Amino acid sequence: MKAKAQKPRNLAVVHGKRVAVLGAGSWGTTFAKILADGGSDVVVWARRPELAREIQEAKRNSDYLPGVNLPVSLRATARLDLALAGAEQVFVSVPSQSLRENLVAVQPHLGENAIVVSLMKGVERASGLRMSEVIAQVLPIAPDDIAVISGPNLALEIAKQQPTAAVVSSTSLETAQAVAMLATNGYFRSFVNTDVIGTEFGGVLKNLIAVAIGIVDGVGYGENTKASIITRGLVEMTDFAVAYGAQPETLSGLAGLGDLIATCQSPLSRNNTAGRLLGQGYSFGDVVKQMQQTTEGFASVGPILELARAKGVEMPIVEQVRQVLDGTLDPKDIAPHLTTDSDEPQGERTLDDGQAHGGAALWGSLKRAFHQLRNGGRGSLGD
Ligand SMILES: NC(=O)C1=CN([C@@H]2O[C@H](COP(=O)(O)OP(=O)(O)OC[C@H]3O[C@@H](n4cnc5c(N)ncnc54)[C@H](OP(=O)(O)O)[C@@H]3O)[C@@H](O)[C@H]2O)C=CC1
Ligand SMILES: O=C(CO)COP(=O)(O)O
Repeated sequence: MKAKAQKPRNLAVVHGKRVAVLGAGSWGTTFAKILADGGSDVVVWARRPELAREIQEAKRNSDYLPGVNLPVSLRATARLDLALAGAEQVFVSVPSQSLRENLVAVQPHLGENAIVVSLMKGVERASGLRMSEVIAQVLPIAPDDIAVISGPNLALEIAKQQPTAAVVSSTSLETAQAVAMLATNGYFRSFVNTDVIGTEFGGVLKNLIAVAIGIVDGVGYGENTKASIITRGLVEMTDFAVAYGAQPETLSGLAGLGDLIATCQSPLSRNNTAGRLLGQGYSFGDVVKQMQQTTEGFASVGPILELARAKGVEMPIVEQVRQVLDGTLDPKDIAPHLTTDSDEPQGERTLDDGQAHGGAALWGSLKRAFHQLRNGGRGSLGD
């Protein structure tokens, strides 16, 4: 029988909403493209005028996305006031440690009803706060007007329009849906939830596990070691996030497991790459000098371990990453210490043994996915 021709699936709707993207690095620029390809009227803010000019005039960002043609409709400026004028949604993609100072500059130009969306995957070193918490502290906006986006989103792949998905999260489902409507096009699908804590911590924590994977890769260990670290890493991520109020199923979704897989597998990941250099014997200082782009995991290790201690959560893998960064653990010793310091044999705690509360949720997600498949993939944003 002849296969039925598939209709091209293009979710892009031309709605022309005016939005701003702050930060013109690899993710800010890629996200601006996602939004423009979804039909929004996008202005990117780049702090360097020459980069703003290149994006505006040549529709290129050769520093961060070599070889990628940006949408003709995309505009760019080095003036924050112009980028923010009339913007209904403001997407922020600067390094996490610079968010606070940037928000102070944003505040006088922010529209009254604007939604602010964090695209970042770090915590503030000095305070241990998540990016949405820093936004809530600095800007005079209601928590319901803040959203975060996270998922398996390696910028360069998406800039080449390779299909992927992400989660948009806000304490207000309506806000998450409003953002997801704009952040959806023919190659990028946004799902929604209201678990801001889980969505945000998923993105932060997978970076730390990706550094660990890079380290063992650099040492020369193989797939067993990496699979052990990824699996144990997901348990650490879930324990930590749940202790801070996350829903465990968020960690088994796109913003947790999905992003963990993408980041741990890909040489495009900066955290993974930085870890690999450490595993090859470079010192932390040398690696920092070599990395030309933001490596969020490095700044998050300290605050995450402090937060873990405050809730009595064990994070042996993240602890060992810190020791390698400090130079107190030989990278080749990172693998054998996958559980605890105890000499006693430990029972394996997995996500379905009820202790991390993730099993039922994972089973629920699988059932929902199966149901969706049986129904021809029908479903709405957020199902
Ligand atoms: N790249 C990716 O695949 C993804 C990244 N993310 C997250 O996005 C966030 C941004 O990362 P990404 O775009 O990759 O980083 P990049 O290193 O690619 O770009 C950083 C951007 O921030 C700018 N910048 C640096 N310091 C400051 C500062 N003090 N004030 C204002 N702007 C500054 C840089 O400007 P300049 O060029 O002038 O230095 C550049 O535009 C991170 O939290 C990351 O975890 C999330 C998903 C995917
Ligand atoms: O968050 C990312 C992919 O989802 C990008 O990871 P890196 O910051 O390690 O490059």
